[in-house]
Amino acid sequence: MSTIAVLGAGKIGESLLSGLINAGYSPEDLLFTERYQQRADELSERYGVRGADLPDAVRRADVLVVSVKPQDIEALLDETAEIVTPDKLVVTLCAGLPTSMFERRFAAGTPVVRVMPNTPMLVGEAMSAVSGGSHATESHLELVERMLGSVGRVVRVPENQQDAVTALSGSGPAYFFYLVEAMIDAGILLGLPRAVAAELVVQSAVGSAAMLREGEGHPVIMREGVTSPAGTTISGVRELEKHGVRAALIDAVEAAHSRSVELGAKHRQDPGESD
Ligand SMILES: NC(=O)C1=CN([C@@H]2O[C@H](COP(=O)(O)OP(=O)(O)OC[C@H]3O[C@@H](n4cnc5c(N)ncnc54)[C@H](OP(=O)(O)O)[C@@H]3O)[C@@H](O)[C@H]2O)C=CC1
Ligand SMILES: O=C(O)[C@@H]1CCC=N1
Repeated sequence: MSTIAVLGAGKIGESLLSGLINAGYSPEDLLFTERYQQRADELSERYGVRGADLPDAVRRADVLVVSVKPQDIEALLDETAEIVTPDKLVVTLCAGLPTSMFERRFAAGTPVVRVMPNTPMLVGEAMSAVSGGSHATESHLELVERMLGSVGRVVRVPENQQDAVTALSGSGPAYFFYLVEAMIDAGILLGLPRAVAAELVVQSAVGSAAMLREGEGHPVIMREGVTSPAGTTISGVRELEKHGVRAALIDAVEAAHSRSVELGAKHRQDPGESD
C-alpha cells in the first residue's frame, strides 16, 4: 500500500482524507500538511491521521497530493522543489495549473497526474477526471484511478479538457447547491416551514439524481414525464425559460472555464503553451 500525503488539507484535501478513510484506507497510510497547528490538531482528532511538516511528508509519502489554492502554489513549490524525487508520484488537484508547471519545478522525470475532483468525495460520490503529464505511466494513472475510484467515479481525459471539467464537475456541486438553496427559499415564500421545505427539495434532488444515474432515459424525457398538459410544471418551466435560466447556466460554466484558463495562464512557459 502506498503512503499518501495530502499537501494542504483544506476543503478538498479534507474531503479526500475523509473519503479515503471511509473507503477503508488505513489512517496509518495517510499524512497531511497544514499551516496552522489548531487546524492540524482538529484534523488529527477527526480522522486519526498524522500531520507532518512539508519536508517530512514529502520524504515519507509515495504519493504527494497537492491541494493548495493556485494562489499558494509558488510558496509550496519553493519549499518542495528541491526534495521531490522522481520516485514520488505528484497528484495535483489544483484548478487551472498544468502538469508542465510541476514538471519544470521538480526533478527531471518526476511523474505528475492532474486531477479535477469535487467535494462530494466527502460522501464517496466524487466525480474526478484524471490526466497524465509527460512522465506519468499507465501504472501511475491506474494507481490514481484506484485511489479516486474508492471515493467516487473517475474518467480519464486529455489534459486540454481539464479546464472544461473544472467548470462543469469541479465547480458543479456549487450550482446544484445554489439551485437547492433557491428552491428552499421558494418554499419559504409559499409559507412552508424551512425544515419541511428543505426536506422536500433535498429528497427531490436525491431522487432526481438517482433517476439520472439509473440512466433509463435522457434528462429531457424525464422532465417531460413530470410536465403534464395544462399542468403545474409547464407553468414553472415557462418562467425558467422567460428568465433565461438555461442560458445563465451555460454562461456560468463558460465563465468558470475562462477563470480556470486564467489561473493556469501565468504558469505556462509561454502564452501559447498548451496543456
Ligand atoms: N473546493 C473544491 O470544491 C475544489 C478545489 N479544488 C482545488 O483544490 C485546491 C484547494 O482548494 P480548497 O480545498 O477549496 O482550498 P482551501 O483553502 O480550503 O485549502 C487549501 C489548504 O491548503 C493549506 N495550505 C496553503 N499553503 C500551504 C502550504 N504551503 N503548506 C501546507 N498547507 C498549505 C491552506 O491553509 P490555510 O488555511 O492556512 O491557508 C488550506 O488549508 C485548489 O487548488 C482548488 O483549485 C479542486 C476541486 C474542487
Ligand atoms: O472554485 C474553485 O476554484 C475550485 C475549483 C473547482 C471547484 N472549486
